[in-house]
Amino acid sequence: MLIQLVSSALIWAYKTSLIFFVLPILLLLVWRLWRFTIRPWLRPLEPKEIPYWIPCHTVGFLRSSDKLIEHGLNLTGNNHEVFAVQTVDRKLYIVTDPQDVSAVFRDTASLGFDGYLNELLISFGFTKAAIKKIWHKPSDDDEKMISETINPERMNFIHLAEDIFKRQLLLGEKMDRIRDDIMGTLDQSLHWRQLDFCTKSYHAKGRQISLYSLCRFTMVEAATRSLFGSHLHNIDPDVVDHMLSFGDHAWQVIFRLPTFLNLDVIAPRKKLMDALRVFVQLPESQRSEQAWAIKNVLDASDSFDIDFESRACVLLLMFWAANANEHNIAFWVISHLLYDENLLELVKRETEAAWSNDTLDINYLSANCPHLEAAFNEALRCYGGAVISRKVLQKTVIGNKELQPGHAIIMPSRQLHMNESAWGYDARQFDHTRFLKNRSLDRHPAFRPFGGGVTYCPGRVLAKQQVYGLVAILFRRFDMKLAMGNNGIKPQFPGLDDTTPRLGIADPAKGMDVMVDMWEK
Ligand code: HEM
Repeated sequence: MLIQLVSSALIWAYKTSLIFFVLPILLLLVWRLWRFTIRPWLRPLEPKEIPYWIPCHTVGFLRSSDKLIEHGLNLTGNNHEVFAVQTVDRKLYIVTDPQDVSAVFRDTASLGFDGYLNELLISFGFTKAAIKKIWHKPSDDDEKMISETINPERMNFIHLAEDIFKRQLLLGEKMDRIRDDIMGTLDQSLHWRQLDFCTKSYHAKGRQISLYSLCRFTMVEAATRSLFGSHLHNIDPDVVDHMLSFGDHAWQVIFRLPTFLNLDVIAPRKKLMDALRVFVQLPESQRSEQAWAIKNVLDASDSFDIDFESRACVLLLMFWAANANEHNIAFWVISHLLYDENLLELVKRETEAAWSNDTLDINYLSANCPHLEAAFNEALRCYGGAVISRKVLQKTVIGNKELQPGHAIIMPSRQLHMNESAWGYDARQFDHTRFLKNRSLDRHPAFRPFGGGVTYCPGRVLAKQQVYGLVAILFRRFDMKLAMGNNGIKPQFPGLDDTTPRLGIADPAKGMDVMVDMWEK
């Protein structure tokens, strides 16, 4: 009896394990063999997919997009053909070949940006009602929306807002005004007695400062005042800190992480939105210091009847775009100057020549500092981590791969900038002389720190001037030297942070900074 019971239990267990364990594993193996070996062989035009067991790479992408993309490059023999990554709801086609990237920027018929922009706006908090209104193409009946002063070209609201921001940043009077405001604020912030916020210790007549803190605060403070004058500071005196904290965690908004995860971005976003909500409702007479672009976007919002919540969202996007990258690129450029004394001396000589009677000639500075320019470009190459996106609207071929509609394209500038066939065996090393030896390298298709095509960064000239201005003022007013470690040895150069997805210029690795000994001249 007992033997019978035991043997039928064993038979039951055997059958159950067959059904619940062995069979599913077999099916999974067959599926994987089909999906990642047989199918790619039968369909050579389809971009190869990075294999997976659980059907999505979302977590891997968020944890380290660099590692996942490097894995894809290895899988395709590092030939830089387009390959694919599966996320929860779509495929991402990863494009890393310089010629393919240029082809993506050119193909505006099959590859669009609006779909991505729409998702971004929803993530930023646009209301449903406003989402409908912003894509509405005005007709003859929409008199208010097509007024000669605001929208003679009859664009929809969102394209109009983009166009306004671009016009603000075109070379000319409007750009000069915003640039001069930035320089004015930098000039005021960078005084000896005002540097306590980044000071770590004081020593004989000098102090030791955190370069990272110095760049973060001064750059964001300057850009904030150039867009909003003193208005946002009057509404919330800590607005710069909120923007810095928002920028640190903005990837959580971009990648649409669910809010129940108690995200770090929630508090700074709320504080910024609270301030911007007050700002957009101020009568125009109380917004007299705002930049031309801010005034015009708010005027356009009136014409399109956009609600206040969504107006605050547009301004948050503009505010963030103007602040997302400058402090980090300034940090990397100045760090390299401090670590390379010869380069520092050359740059000091160049920037000194742009001063006359204590006034900085920013146009001279931008055009006559080859070593600073080379260091700036090389820093953009080494630390640029923008991930530029497009949506496939209709079937198209990029390289020799066929891309299907509905999926997304990702062009990671990090892999483009580290491409050894374009940059040589030492692609991973910082060497500013490559831009000195070849002056046209900044137009190379493998150099895309500011993106390209329809979304080519309109703030690139301003960004360069802002960084050069900071460097020129700092080295004019202060003697600055890299602080040595306790043992008198040069500290290790900071690495890149790879713990969060990168959206633009990389942060230094957590806990790494550059300490600087500083004296007033
Ligand atoms: C070193 C500094 C900067 C870097 C590396 C940078 C990088 C970029 C990149 C890669 C894009 C393309 C994004 C895409 O296609 O998805 C972009 C777009 C943009 N950038 Fe910048 N940017 C910088 C500074 C600025 C500044 C100072 C401003 C404004 C004051 C600005 C405003 C914009 C705007 C408005 C766009 C969107 C353009 C559009 O959608 O048509 N950027 N930037």
